[in-house]
Amino acid sequence: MVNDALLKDVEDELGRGPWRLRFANHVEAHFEADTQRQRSRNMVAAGLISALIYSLFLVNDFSFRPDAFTTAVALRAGVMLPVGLSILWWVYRGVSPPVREILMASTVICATVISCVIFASSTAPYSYLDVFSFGLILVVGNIVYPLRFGYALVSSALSILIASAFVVTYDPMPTEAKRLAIFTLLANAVFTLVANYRLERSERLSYLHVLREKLRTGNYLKDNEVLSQLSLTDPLTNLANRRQFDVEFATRWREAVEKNTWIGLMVIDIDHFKAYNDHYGHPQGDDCLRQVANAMRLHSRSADLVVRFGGEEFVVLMAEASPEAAEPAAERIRCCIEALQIANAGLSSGAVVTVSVGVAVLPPAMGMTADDILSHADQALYQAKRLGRNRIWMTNPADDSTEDDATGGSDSAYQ
Ligand SMILES: Nc1nc2c(ncn2[C@@H]2O[C@H](COP(=O)(O)OP(=O)(O)OP(=O)(O)O)[C@@H](O)[C@H]2O)c(=O)[nH]1
Repeated sequence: MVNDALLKDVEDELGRGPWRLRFANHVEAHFEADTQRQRSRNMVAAGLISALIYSLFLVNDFSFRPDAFTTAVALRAGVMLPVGLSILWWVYRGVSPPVREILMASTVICATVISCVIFASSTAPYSYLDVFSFGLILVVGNIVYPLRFGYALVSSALSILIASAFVVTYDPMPTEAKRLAIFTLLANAVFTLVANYRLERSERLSYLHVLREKLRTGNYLKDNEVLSQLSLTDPLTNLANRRQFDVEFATRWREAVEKNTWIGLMVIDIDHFKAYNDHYGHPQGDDCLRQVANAMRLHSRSADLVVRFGGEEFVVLMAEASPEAAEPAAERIRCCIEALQIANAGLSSGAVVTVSVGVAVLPPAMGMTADDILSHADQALYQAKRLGRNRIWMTNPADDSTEDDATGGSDSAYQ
């Protein structure tokens, strides 16, 4: 449901005008949440490289304006570096998206101010040439970081204003050079802002496409899961159906062979259900099946698989079931159905719905096939029916002296 709403929002965003950057709030929040961590890391890496190069400009300062070298060292290494590194550390630790952009944009403005102060504090003949390198600061902010477009626009505009103010008031610089420097800076800002806009637009578009595919795939997988769950469930009782039994039985049989543990199977059949159906009608018969199924589910171990095998026949597949454990489990099921006290007036007045249970347990390692245990449980059920119903009959195929184990099937003990 949530994903469906998001998918619709994403498709709406993809249908909007190609010039738009910011998404609607819901999608924008997802975009930031999904990209924030990586974006902060990328910006910090770009910031570290830029800080290194900015500091290396000291070589330049030393070579052509030694009169301002001390100021340059103090400002580049004593101010810009610690301020810049502190901001990068802050961003790396994690801040909200607007704070991240403001902090990173402030490094652009700070670098511009410091570069301006250094060049203006020198009277060396070529100091003003440095102004032509200021465009690199905009390249860092708009392309190397790159800032989000709005922040790039503001930081570029402020940087140009600051640099222009220094250039215009710097007397040693010829007017022609001043004009050219400001024009170069403006052109640089325009080019890098166009590139910045394109970068952000394509990042956002790619994000939308990837998110849409993820959401579609997620829905597809969810639908498949629901379908496969439906194909394994009996719709009337919500118990496992025969198909699920076949899959689960094969797995548990293999596990039992590997671990050399016992496996147990109960086949449970409602007694005189035809009489019930004929008397009360099919819909009430369905209701009775649901009550019986529910009681069996409640009185089975969570590790056991309760299955509606078909009609009024059920199966309980017991993992690691020794004869000692299977007998009381089967008796518990028989008792709980009788305890429901569902009248079966179709049989006789005062009669209630009961079940007969055939139980087979064996260690799979003894060389039988998986189908053998099923047919042994069926034979045990037949025996329970033959002996009067509402009872359990237990067979232990491992005991080859007798086909059926009379201990488990004695009428008096298990009726
Ligand atoms: N209401 C309902 N009845 C079902 C369903 N599936 C099977 N039955 C009925 O279950 C009854 C099974 O009857 P029989 O196989 O003769 O067995 P029985 O009457 O229970 O007798 P015993 O098993 O020998 O005790 C039939 O009347 C079927 O119509 C079902 O999904 N819903």
